[in-house]
Amino acid sequence: MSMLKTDKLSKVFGGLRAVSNFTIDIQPGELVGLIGPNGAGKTTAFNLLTGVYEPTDGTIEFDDKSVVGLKPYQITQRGIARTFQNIRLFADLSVLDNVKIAYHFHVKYGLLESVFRIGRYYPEEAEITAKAVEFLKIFNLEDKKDEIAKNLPYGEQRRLEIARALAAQPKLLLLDEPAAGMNPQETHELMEMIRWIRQRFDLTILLIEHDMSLVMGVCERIYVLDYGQIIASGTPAEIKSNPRVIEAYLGEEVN
Ligand SMILES: Nc1ncnc2c1ncn2[C@@H]1O[C@H](COP(=O)(O)OP(=O)(O)OP(=O)(O)O)[C@@H](O)[C@H]1O
Repeated sequence: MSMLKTDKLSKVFGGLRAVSNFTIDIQPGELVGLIGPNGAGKTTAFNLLTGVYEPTDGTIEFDDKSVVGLKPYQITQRGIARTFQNIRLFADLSVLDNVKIAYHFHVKYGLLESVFRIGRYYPEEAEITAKAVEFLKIFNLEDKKDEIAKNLPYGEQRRLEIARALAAQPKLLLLDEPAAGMNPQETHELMEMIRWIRQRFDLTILLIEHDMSLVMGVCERIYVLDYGQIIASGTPAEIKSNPRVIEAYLGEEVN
């Protein structure tokens, strides 16, 4: 059974086919990369998978059920969480609150209980705080829990975004350029972290990344997009030696 399956997915903006016949099939537990030159349609593909855009054509099945037409929050509830190329944190909230917010889908107390802070509010709130701190520990952010998110260095904001996505308890995690703006050391640590969270949380991961050392080092399988179309798919070794990929990246380094 596939975790995520698309068939001939397309998105047209005006006259531009940003994504065209995008067909992928990802099995549970896989760690898959989506690469391609600037403007190839990678983020648009993520936006289709997460309900930000409705496809012009094609199907998306997650866990064997269609998610086309669902709102982004409904897709998160089904089990797909993501991070964004341009970090989207609640900039003025604390690091801890940024992670706690992600739990709101799973919280069982009612509105009245939370307004009046009665009944199940306190036990659940304490549990959520404890869980959120656990996520912060994984990402080495525990000491920063009371800092305001926008004051964190860039690399830490990226890690916080992943922590928040994980707190939504997804089955499938979509990472949009997780290493953007990170130095080589941070990128290396991120790679280890991605491997570790996949095991620990039983995740399936699809990631967009320009950093080839990260993609080739961490992904088991890679899809390559160019002008909205998948031009190649395979193992890192197959992708590196694929003539169409080398041509698409002409002038850029694939190693
Ligand atoms: N909302 C939109 N309206 C019109 N055109 C769009 C929209 N979003 C994306 N595009 C266009 O679709 C194409 C694919 O863009 P997209 O951002 O998906 O590429 P990308 O592969 O993620 O690029 P990058 O690596 O630079 O982030 C581009 O030509 C872009 O200008």
